[in-house]
Amino acid sequence: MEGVVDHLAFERNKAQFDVEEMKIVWAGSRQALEISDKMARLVASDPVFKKDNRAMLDRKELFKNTLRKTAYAWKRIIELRLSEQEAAMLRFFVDQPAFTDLHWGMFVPAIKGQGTEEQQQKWLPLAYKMQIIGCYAQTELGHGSNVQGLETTARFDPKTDEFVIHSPTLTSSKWWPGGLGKVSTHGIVYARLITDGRDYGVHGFIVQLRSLDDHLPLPGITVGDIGMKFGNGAYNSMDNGVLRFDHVRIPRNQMLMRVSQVTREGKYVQSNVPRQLVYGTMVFVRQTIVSDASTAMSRAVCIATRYSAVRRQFGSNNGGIETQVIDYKTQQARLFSLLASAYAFRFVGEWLKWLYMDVMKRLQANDFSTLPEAHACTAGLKSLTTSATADGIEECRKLCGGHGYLCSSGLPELFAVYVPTCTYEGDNTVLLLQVARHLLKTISQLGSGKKPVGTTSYIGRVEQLMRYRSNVQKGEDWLNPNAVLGAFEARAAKKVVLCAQNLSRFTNPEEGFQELSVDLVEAAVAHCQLIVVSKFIEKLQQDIPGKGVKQQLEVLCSIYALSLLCKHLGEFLSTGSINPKQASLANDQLRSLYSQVRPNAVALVDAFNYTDHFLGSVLGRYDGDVYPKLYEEAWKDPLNDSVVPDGYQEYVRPMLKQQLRNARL
Ligand SMILES: Cc1cc2nc3c(=O)[nH]c(=O)nc-3n(C[C@H](O)[C@H](O)[C@H](O)COP(=O)(O)OP(=O)(O)OC[C@H]3O[C@@H](n4cnc5c(N)ncnc54)[C@H](O)[C@@H]3O)c2cc1C
Repeated sequence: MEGVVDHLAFERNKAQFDVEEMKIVWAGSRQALEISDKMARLVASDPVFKKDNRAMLDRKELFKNTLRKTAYAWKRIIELRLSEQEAAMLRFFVDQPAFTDLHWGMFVPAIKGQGTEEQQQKWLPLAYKMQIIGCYAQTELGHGSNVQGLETTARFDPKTDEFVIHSPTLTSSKWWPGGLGKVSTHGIVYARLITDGRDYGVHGFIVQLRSLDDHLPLPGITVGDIGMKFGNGAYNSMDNGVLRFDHVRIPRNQMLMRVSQVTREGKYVQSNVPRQLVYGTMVFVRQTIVSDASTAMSRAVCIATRYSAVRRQFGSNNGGIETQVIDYKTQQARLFSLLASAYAFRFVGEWLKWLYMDVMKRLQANDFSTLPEAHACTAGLKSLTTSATADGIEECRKLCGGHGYLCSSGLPELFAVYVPTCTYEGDNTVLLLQVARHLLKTISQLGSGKKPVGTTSYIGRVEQLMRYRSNVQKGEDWLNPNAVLGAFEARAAKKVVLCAQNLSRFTNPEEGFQELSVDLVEAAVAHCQLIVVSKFIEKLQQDIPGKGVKQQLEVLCSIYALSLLCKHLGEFLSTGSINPKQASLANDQLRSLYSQVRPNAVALVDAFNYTDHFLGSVLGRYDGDVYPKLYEEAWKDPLNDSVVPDGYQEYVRPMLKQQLRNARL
């Protein structure tokens, strides 16, 4: 790959598996690997996509640079006649948040999911050709998580056959939508539908916001950017916006009418298409978020692993070579559990892609039986994987010591750009509470004979799980997938049952739910961790070719499960799923697994196949040539443009030269 001298060659030579085959497993297929490899190289080799000075640009420069990159990416997509999949990969490797993320990721799917055939035919070709640019305007200044609390109104006027969109209060201002601030010409705007003298709750409308000729806001529309966000560079390339409407009129047929309609006379009618259809879009969006979590986690882990193999501290008494920090057990415990998480999230993301297809197939066949479970499952996995990834990136920064704090490590920007994922598309705590509600409902319906489906099916065996005692007797027993699954299922089931029992003591169930919400969140986490563990195990039941590939994945799977078990030991013990002796055996086994990963660590992160451009990190360079490059980077800082800084004459020199007579110092 890049570089001439490979300082990590001795690490790569230790690998006990076929890295090229592992690259295919990571990418999902040989074809997916070929496409991603081609697109990553295309972006990396093009100077327009350079990003190494991004954290130094001021907001206006950064934003213009983003517009330039998106326009150029679009030009290349057309010139090279890229397929939809290739185009998405190219945008992904450009690696700069932009309005196009919302256009392709939210605006287009919302029209596809919620628009009628006619609406799709009208709007999608325009969106596909980027003759209009769209955003997703739901959140307001006063309400985000509580969508039913939104205040923007869409009042039907039967005289003109139009909706009048209005922001009645300051708190009804749309606030946060990406791409809205400066670029979008259109938005899917969520507003309370009022017709026939009644409020029918929140619905989506396609609203034109800016002129297609001069980009000025249309009459009655106030729109702008909401200001700087966390970190340098990072998400500041995105124009998150504020939007207010003053009685803006749109034609009636711009309400998204797949699920419900307003007639010419102003009557509100539900179509025969079930409301659950919108779940399909949500499953799709959250599935991409889970895949992105594995990408962000793997990126941070790749940087921290390579650097941990380069960095040496202590261990030499006589001036000889020092110990690589990756050889310290504490470093391994922190790093390898994250490496295992990256792979675990990859496979659960892959499974979610399948789930989405399954959901869509069932929807077409009018089978809605698995929808609530699929919805809860994607909500929970979104929450679990994004929280773990945000924490994981920060852990990787610490694993890189002081140098991890430099922007040139790539980690501060990765963290800053990643953390809002825990908030958008559903606040992670709010989502876990939704999962908990679903689990409680599943338990309560057992009595009536309703069989739990999909990822909740283990709850159907609740009586057996309540009596579960792990039969692990020696450390290696923990390598048996059934031992792991048994412990995770018992812990999750017992936590949910305990919550249900405690809840039944309250006369008002809603009050009980609020009171017990901390326990409910824990139960939901236990359930979601079980899903990730079980999908990793399922993956390993497939045929996975390549020398040593499956063995490495088995080690990582055990590390993922056992490190979670050790982290949440209190829950496994207090639910009686395992005993203290078994806990101690898990801990011993984990140590031995870390030793097994150690020689393969660098090769396991090479399998992500990231270019140095994409990683954007001096510490994570493929060739491990860290120190000369760190040194070089420092001199590029604008502060080093002059030897004596601006401001010296005004502020520093007078201080140095003053003769103090009256000071009390
Ligand atoms: C970078 C970024 C991009 C965004 N992009 C878009 C976009 O394109 N379009 C769009 O419409 N929106 C967007 N948003 C908004 C985002 O979707 C909301 O911020 C998100 O849904 C969270 O809602 P909130 O801000 O109201 O948080 P709140 O709900 O106000 O959360 C505050 C705290 O209250 C807690 N909380 C809230 N309700 C409960 C409850 N019932 N029980 C227990 N705890 C609770 C939360 O856990 C959290 O700790 C974006 C936000 C960010 C940060």
